[in-house]
Amino acid sequence: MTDKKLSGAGLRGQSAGETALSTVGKSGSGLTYRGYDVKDLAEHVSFEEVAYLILYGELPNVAQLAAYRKKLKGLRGLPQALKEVLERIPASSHPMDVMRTGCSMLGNLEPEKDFSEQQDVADRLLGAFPSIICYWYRFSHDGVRIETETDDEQIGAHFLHLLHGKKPAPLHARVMDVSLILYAEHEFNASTFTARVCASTLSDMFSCITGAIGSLRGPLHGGANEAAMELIQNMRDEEDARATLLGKLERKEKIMGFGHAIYRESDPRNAIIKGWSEKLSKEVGDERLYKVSVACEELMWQEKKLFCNADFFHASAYHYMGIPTKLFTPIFVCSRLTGWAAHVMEQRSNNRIIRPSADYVGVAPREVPPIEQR
Ligand SMILES: CC(=O)SCCNC(=O)CCNC(=O)[C@H](O)C(C)(C)COP(=O)(O)OP(=O)(O)OC[C@H]1O[C@@H](n2cnc3c(N)ncnc32)[C@H](O)[C@@H]1OP(=O)(O)O
Ligand SMILES: O=C([O-])CC(=O)C(=O)O
Repeated sequence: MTDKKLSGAGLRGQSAGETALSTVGKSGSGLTYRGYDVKDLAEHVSFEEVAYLILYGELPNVAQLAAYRKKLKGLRGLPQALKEVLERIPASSHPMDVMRTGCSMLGNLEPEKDFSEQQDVADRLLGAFPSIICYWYRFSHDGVRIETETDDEQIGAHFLHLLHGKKPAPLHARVMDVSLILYAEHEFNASTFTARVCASTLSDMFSCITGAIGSLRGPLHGGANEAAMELIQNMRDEEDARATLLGKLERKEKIMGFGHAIYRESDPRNAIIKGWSEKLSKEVGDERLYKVSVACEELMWQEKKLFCNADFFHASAYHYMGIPTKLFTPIFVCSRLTGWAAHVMEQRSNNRIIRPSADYVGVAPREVPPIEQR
């Protein structure tokens, strides 16, 4: 058995730079974007307002919001060459790989020529990401070439419209909007840090975002919402949920959607999405997934003092809206793009290449032996 070094491992607890974008886990308020509590934002504003806040520094006024929505709506179309690439990606691909390729391909077709274009590139990606994932999904799974430009004002509703081929119910549009707000920004998490490391070499925005997508894909980070769905989908009832989790804990398996690198007692995003999941369960008239999720939450706290992170109740909420499980993490991408891009801009504004040191634990210096003596 190896002794796993926890103290200092994963850079935990060490400051790796400064940010004015968000605070995570500070006492008093669990999560703020540019000083605003995420709970207030999720209750009172739309995702486009949050995106504007994160990318441009302040909440927009009425005229600025109208102009911003108009701009984003005008950026939903995809170039023909990108559609052709998406059509060649098999249905069996993981949608996060599609996002990564789609982002990278767009960077070939519409490169960021210099940093003065950075805000426009971020807005272009905000407009294009739902189109990229839904164009591929609908082509590869349903054999249709969808029109990616809808007249929906909001990105969440637009995503559901593209996916299901019809305008979403108001409740679903609202939940998607809240979900995008909750996922928008989270300080120096793994994917954002990836984007900042890439930005620190003075690379282009598309490379930074493509790298971040790769980091978000893993089940220890954004991929946990899909893994949580796989966990709960076969749980018959609360008793089955408890028995399943006890077995997993006994076998020392990780339970996806629980725990956090920074929060110690709760993730403030959980209560919000949990509330919406409950509303959706009642609307759909099928409370099983919601109830087994609550049973998991209670058992994990009782047994391990582990709480649900943002991903756990997103699983049931997305499922209730008819979203296929493999599209869960790409939705996270459509939102977190705002945080990633703002961090890239912040890194660029006060840059030094990110290049930490390592403690060497390998063999002592030695002579290169001739090949016949090896
Ligand atoms: C939006 C997001 O990205 S939120 C995070 C999404 N990820 C997940 O839900 C995956 C499941 N959770 C985890 O793997 C972890 O809690 C992480 C990756 C989120 C944080 O990791 P760390 O900072 O190393 O966690 P922390 O120091 O609090 O916990 C250490 C120990 O607690 C236990 N632990 C933490 N989370 C869990 C869990 N979900 N299930 C079971 N045990 C856990 C483990 O014993 C872990 O030790 P190990 O790394 O040797 O297995
Ligand atoms: O902060 C983290 O480590 C992970 C997380 O919750 C997020 O990125 O939203």
